[in-house]
Amino acid sequence: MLQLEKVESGYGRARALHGVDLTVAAGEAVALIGANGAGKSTILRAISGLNRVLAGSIRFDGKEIGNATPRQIVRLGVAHCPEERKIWPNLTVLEHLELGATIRGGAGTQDIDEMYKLFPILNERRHQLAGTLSGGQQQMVAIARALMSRPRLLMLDEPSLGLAPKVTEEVLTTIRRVNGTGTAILLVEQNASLALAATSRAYVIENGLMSREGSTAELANDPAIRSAYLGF
Ligand SMILES: Nc1ncnc2c1ncn2[C@@H]1O[C@H](COP(=O)(O)OP(=O)(O)OP(=O)(O)O)[C@@H](O)[C@H]1O
Repeated sequence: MLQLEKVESGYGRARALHGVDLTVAAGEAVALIGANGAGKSTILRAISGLNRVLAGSIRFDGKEIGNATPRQIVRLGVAHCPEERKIWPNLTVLEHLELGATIRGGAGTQDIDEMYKLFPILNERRHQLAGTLSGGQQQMVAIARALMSRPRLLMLDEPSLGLAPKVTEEVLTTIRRVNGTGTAILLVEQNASLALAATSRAYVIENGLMSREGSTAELANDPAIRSAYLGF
């Protein structure tokens, strides 16, 4: 469904990606792990049209989307949940869900109900201002808002950032549940254990280039990956 070939991208004159290859099949859950500054966020930003693609190609359903606008890319079915969650503190949970659906002309009651089924806590808190929610609940709002555009691919950038271990477990369950509904996942994480537990295939990126790719079981058992990214 998603195919990156030899993608180069960066910031101004500085290249952060030096020819990246990556694929995600329909319904698949794929992780992208790597050290700080390796280029993980830049890959997601290039896919969603926020960073220019300087060379190579990005195809979604066979259609070239490199340098399409972010709006066009969301419309095709790719949603991006950014690193800092970008929650609006003075809007309610329900308002976040409604705004997430504006790209496809607005949400029906059924869409909202489906989201509440997936995230029961958001139903309980639907009229609460998002700024008053816990970090984990805010992360769920960010994921639910992204899902309201009805993506076939959901890209998540560091969803566990700043969350306590118990809450991180909840995020893991949430990702699995979303993937269980058939939505493909591309998950960027510093927390490699979480990333490998939530997905079935993973890439390792180093200095803007893929250094490894394989099933998460294979990578989690590899001594070099364990010592570099899993800490044991
Ligand atoms: N806005 C920016 N302007 C200039 N350079 C940037 C910018 N954002 C990132 N970079 C550089 O691009 C490279 C890749 O950064 P990127 O954010 O993609 O890495 P990352 O793997 O997501 O790391 P992190 O976990 O720290 O977010 C780094 O060298 C970084 O310093």
